[in-house]
Amino acid sequence: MRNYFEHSQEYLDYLKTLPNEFFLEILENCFFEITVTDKNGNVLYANPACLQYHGISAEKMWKLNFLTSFQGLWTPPSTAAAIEKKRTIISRQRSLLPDEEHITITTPLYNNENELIMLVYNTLKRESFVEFDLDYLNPEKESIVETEAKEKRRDKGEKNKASNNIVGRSYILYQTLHKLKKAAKSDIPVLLLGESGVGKSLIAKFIHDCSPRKSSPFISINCTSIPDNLIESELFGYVPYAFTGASPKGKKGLVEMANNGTLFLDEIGELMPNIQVKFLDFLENQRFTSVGGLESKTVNTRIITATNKNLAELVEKNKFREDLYWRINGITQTIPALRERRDDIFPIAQYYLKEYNQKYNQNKVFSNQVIESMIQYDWPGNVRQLKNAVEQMAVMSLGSVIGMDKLPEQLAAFFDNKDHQKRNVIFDDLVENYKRNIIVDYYENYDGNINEMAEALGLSQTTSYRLVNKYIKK
Ligand SMILES: Nc1ncnc2c1ncn2[C@@H]1O[C@H](COP(=O)(O)OP(=O)(O)OP(=O)(O)O)[C@@H](O)[C@H]1O
Repeated sequence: MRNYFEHSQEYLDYLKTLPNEFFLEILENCFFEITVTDKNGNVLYANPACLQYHGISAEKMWKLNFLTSFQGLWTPPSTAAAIEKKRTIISRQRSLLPDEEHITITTPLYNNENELIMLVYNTLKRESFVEFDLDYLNPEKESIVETEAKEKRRDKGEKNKASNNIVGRSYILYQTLHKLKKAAKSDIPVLLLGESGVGKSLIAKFIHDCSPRKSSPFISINCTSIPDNLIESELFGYVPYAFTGASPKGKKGLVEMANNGTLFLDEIGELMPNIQVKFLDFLENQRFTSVGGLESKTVNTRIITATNKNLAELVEKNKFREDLYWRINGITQTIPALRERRDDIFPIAQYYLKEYNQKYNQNKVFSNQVIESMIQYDWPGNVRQLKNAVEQMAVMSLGSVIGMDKLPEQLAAFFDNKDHQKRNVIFDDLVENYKRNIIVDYYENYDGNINEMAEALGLSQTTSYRLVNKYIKK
């Protein structure tokens, strides 16, 4: 290896006398993230700081490839640039999804024959640096992803915060938002599907914010939150004195309030049949008549709907109109459950911890075990449950580190149960092995004579035949 730092021979000789464990201890205890890849980008080493920094354990990081694994999520990419430039690259990297930046220092290392052997990466939080080495990227070569990230930065500070509140770093979330961003440019109705708490409402707002309608209203209504007898007047408004108790001034409906903007109907599967008819009529013509009114009004409203029900099934059971179903699902997008995009769990948890730290005027951090547990848990209530869990932990923990003893009940029960199952599995396996060994031993000792073997073991012949079939003649 080269003597980059021109150390004296004496010092180099001294370093060589130190045991491997000494260097490993330093790396493993380093506060900053240190990763090493081979010349093809395959990760050879990742220190434990990776988990705290990215929410990716060293074990997982170890299986990644820095040239391909992040698929443009962290931008600009530094590995290819360091290989090409044959020098250390200091880059300010930004994740496309969370509002997060870090500094990556990528150093290619060569052997005495000048062949690239590995790359060493240090990752630091942005604040520690004032100057950035970004000029290595030729502007013509900018990827779409990078251009979008730039657009996003430009949008910052404006009303449209685009994806700024949508936290995550999974590729699946990135793909979903990328597709919806394109859909946002049109007026085609969007139907968002997915379990409760996955972020459908947040994403509906994202679509609006990315659309040309972003400076007009985004009106959101949950179809289950309004009593059946009021939903029509809420949606389409009413004329003065339309019904007993109605205001003498009449009332504008949400459809009209969202004129030139977007109307988001959550839990669309719950819409009553008579309203479904009227809503379909509105979608077909962009016209409607207020309750008690005679004249129809025209509006220009973009519709986004969402449900956690299986709408196709509701159609089959005649609980949802088929014609309305086809009208609202111009573009259908399923938002994946949190357990299907585990890479999002840690950034979301960090995001909310920061928020609750500010709210409660504290500065707590998660312990590594809590991070691991959150990543392993299945989150049936998705992001909503995660957010609540983080608040609970932020409030209930005493010191500055949130430890396992403060895991919310459902999580603690899940892991207890898992441990219990694991213990059972181990015990059952041991018993099975023990039985197998006995049967194999006796079978061999009695030269395969099952009747004699049964007698020696005090078993019936039927049982002996069954056990021989199970353990020997599978
Ligand atoms: N990617 C995300 N980043 C940050 N917060 C999120 C994310 N996804 C969801 N949330 C938060 O989680 C909570 C639940 O999200 P949301 O209400 O959008 O879910 P939903 O799918 O519409 O749920 P439901 O079907 O029950 O209406 C909200 O507080 C939202 O801000």
